[in-house]
Amino acid sequence: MTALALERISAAYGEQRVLGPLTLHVARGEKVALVGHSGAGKSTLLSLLYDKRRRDIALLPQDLGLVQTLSVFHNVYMGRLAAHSTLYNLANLIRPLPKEVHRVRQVLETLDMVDKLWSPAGELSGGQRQRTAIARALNQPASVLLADEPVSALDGPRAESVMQALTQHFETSVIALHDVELALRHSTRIVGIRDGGIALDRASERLSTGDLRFLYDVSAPAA
Ligand SMILES: Nc1ncnc2c1ncn2[C@@H]1O[C@H](COP(=O)(O)OP(=O)(O)OP(=O)(O)O)[C@@H](O)[C@H]1O
Repeated sequence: MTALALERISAAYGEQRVLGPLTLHVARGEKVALVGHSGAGKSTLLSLLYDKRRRDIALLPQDLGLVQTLSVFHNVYMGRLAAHSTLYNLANLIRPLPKEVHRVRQVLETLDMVDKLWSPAGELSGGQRQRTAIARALNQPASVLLADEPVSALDGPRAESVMQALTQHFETSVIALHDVELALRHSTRIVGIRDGGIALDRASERLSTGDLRFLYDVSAPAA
């Protein structure tokens, strides 16, 4: 069954077309890694996927979208805003309910962030801010994850464990990654973007890092 679908979609900024027309279908259960050089159009493709179907999606954007003046608790809680009434959300903003604090604390435990529960997001390191946004996504009641470079600020072992947690937690995922080895290890399918289109679309188990090199060498002919 298809979880995400784009049919002959294009994207432009002003007069300049940066993507498409391209077609992409993602089946339920697939773990897709989007790869390609900087500026190839990975973030734009994620935006197109998000705009097409906003429900049941956890979005983890490259700029994280945290509210700097609010605590880690409040930022992570925001992942579930849509699941509650405005009154319930307001009450939690003013005086967090123990049940919600417990839930957020549990998510933060897996990311080794419990000690920052009440710290304002603006006072965190880059890696801690990224883990807060990851926790917010994990706290969201969604089966699909769209993520843009979700582990770029994390060290090697933590990047591995977070990638594992994200791909296990969400039934379906499309994750843009610069690190091709990480992409190959944590995906079932690689979609490579080049020259505004899909230049490669293959099962990860049938690829090695060498097969992806042409995506980054803009002087080389497309495969
Ligand atoms: N707001 C914008 N206005 C104008 N051009 C933009 C805008 N956002 C992106 N672009 C252009 O669109 C193209 C694709 O950008 P996009 O951010 O999707 O690439 P990317 O593959 O995600 O890059 P990166 O890996 O560096 O994040 C680039 O040429 C970029 O300059």
